[in-house]
Amino acid sequence: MISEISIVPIQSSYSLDNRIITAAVLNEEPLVMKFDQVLSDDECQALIESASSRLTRSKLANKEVSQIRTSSSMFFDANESPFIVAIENRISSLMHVPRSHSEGLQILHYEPGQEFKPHHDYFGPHHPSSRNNRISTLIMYLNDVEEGGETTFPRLGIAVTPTKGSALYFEYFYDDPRINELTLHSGEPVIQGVKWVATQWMHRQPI
Ligand SMILES: O=C(O)CCC(=O)C(=O)O
Ligand SMILES: [Fe+2]
Repeated sequence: MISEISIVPIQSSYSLDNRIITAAVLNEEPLVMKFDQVLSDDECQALIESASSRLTRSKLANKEVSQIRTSSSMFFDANESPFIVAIENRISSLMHVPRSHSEGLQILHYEPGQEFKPHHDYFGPHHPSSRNNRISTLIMYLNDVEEGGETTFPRLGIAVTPTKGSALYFEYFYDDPRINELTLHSGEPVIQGVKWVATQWMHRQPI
């Protein structure tokens, strides 16, 4: 039974930006969805190319380097270029949250053996950032991974295989904290090939 209202209205497809994005519900509460054709092949390539020279070792949200997260990453500045703005506008429409509530788009790069261990994307109640906490995540896959690199939700029994241009969406803005806790997720170790993702996090209020 669904008892709380989701941020994104559940539909089988969304028409925006002159494209049809098809959708599948992987879990209803918390809402977890897979979207296809969010980014074109050219957009995936351009994101990878513009991020490549700016990657540094990923940190946790508390700015620490840790074995929890072994990838490298970078953030685009909001409004950095018309190309980034166009993508951010599309994502904002899809996520049903204004662009002013978003962090800069983050690019993550994983080599074989690198991973992002189980974590929540929101901050705990005592963290200063919880005053304007994150409420939803869109992970866009920028390439096909030869082997490994799935995004998994151990508490929901979900494993998503990265495919170029598709995206994984989930939200954690429920009144009942037990529902939010079910969004624990990880980026499994890449076994063969590399993995590139772009992550957009939305906050409850403007940043
Ligand atoms: O790389 C993945 O599959 C997960 C990424 C992730 O959890 C994040 O960026 O918060
Ligand atoms: Fe995450």
